[in-house]
Amino acid sequence: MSEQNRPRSIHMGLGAFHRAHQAFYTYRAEQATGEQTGIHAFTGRKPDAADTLAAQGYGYTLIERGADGDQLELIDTIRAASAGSDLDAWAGAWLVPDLQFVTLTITEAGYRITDADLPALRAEQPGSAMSRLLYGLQTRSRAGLGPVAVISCDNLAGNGEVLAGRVRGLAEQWDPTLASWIESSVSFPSTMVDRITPATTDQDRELATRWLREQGSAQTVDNMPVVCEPFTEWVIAGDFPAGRPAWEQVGVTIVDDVAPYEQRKLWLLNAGHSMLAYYGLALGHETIDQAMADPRCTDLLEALWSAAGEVLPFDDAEIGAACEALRIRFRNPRIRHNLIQIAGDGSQKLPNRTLGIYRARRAAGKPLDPGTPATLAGWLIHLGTDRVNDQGVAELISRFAAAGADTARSRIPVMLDFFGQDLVDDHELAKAIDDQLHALT
Ligand SMILES: NC(=O)c1ccc[n+]([C@@H]2O[C@H](COP(=O)([O-])OP(=O)(O)OC[C@H]3O[C@@H](n4cnc5c(N)ncnc54)[C@H](O)[C@@H]3O)[C@@H](O)[C@H]2O)c1
Ligand SMILES: O=P(O)(O)OC[C@@H](O)[C@@H](O)[C@H](O)[C@H](O)CO
Repeated sequence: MSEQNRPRSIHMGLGAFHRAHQAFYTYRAEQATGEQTGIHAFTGRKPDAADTLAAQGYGYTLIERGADGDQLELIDTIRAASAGSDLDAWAGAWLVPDLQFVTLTITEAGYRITDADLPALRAEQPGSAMSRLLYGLQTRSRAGLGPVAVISCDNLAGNGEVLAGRVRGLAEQWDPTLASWIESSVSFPSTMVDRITPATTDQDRELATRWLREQGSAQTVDNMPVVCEPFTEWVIAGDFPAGRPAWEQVGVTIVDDVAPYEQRKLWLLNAGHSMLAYYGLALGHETIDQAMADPRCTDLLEALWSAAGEVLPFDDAEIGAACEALRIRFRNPRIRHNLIQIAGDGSQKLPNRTLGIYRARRAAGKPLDPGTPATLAGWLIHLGTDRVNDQGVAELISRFAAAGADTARSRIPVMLDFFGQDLVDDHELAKAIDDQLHALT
């Protein structure tokens, strides 16, 4: 690749969502303005996605799956892909002089900092997402290159502030010179990101490959298409000291404060998803649309939404419109969104979602909402299965063992203590979880 065509953005976490969302918007902006941005995408943990995408020349098909049919489109804005562990490629991407921004979709768990991070940075062998990010920033700072924006696109409350806090904290411990460069040269915009993007299946790969061949495309195989719903939203607040694509021309909303949008999405969509995932799995369902056909799930979902609506900073009409859109989105029978995918990393997600609603209601003196005990009961049942995929749950599991708590019901007080003293003190909540477990098991 010539010096001129080197991607002016980096992405960490080459999963499905990045390809359906940020890469899609950047592609649209390139089409709208003719200005080339390009993305150098890095995998988070395994090299596979980079190898697969490189083998097919980086293009991939976006399959927009509506209730009535599919719209397919070849997206070509990713121009390089590398394994996250490839530190030479990583450093090289940060040395592009006109680099504008770095996006992240590394899941909630990717933001954790452990005792291993500082020694790894001192040895210049970063392994975690946060330490790699610091290493990249250090590379750019030492080269005397210009400022950059680093944008979290994960479903975290206050994702920009959380990311800034982690990066600044680690930089101060590692290298104060880097910390002051970050202070002057790096911005951390906050975002609300929304587009339901389930995991890709073999049928999707076959569909995309068939479609490419029918189109007479130069690319004849697609092992990395991505499926998503037609609905998409991106709300951003913050500075871009090195510029950015003209995203506002292609549907992105730029605001001063993203917090209300983010809270609305986390509490209506994501808390709803978590409830449907844990409660739905406990009832034997496998996908969101199956759970949406079960009144035991939808009654709880409606109760959760009205409880959240009472503590969200939007009027009834706006809450009503968001919930109506979600009813339609969740019922899309052609999006097979597996509950088990959504059930991952509950230890990291529940505090901002379900417990965010719960705490806001308690602080406002409002009664316990039925969604909280239902979600927590479903989660306890899930933790007793062999389907748990949670990068932050080890501590809770060892607390269960230390307490000799080996049934879902005996684990209630240990779980409440894990999430905070305010939950331990709430006897009504413990009883409601126990009642739910009684009903579910
Ligand atoms: N899929 C969606 O519908 C959707 C919608 C909105 C936001 N998101 C956000 O995007 C994230 C990723 O979703 P996806 O659909 O791409 O999932 P995915 O499973 O396709 O990809 C997950 C990505 O995160 C990386 N990752 C996981 N744990 C990591 C860690 N500890 N350190 C570094 N990287 C790590 C993986 O390597 C992979 O690249 C979600 O967790 C969420 O925060 C997803
Ligand atoms: O990956 P998570 O846990 O952040 O959330 C799982 C789903 O709720 C989520 O991926 C939604 O599909 C998404 O947030 C829609 O925009």
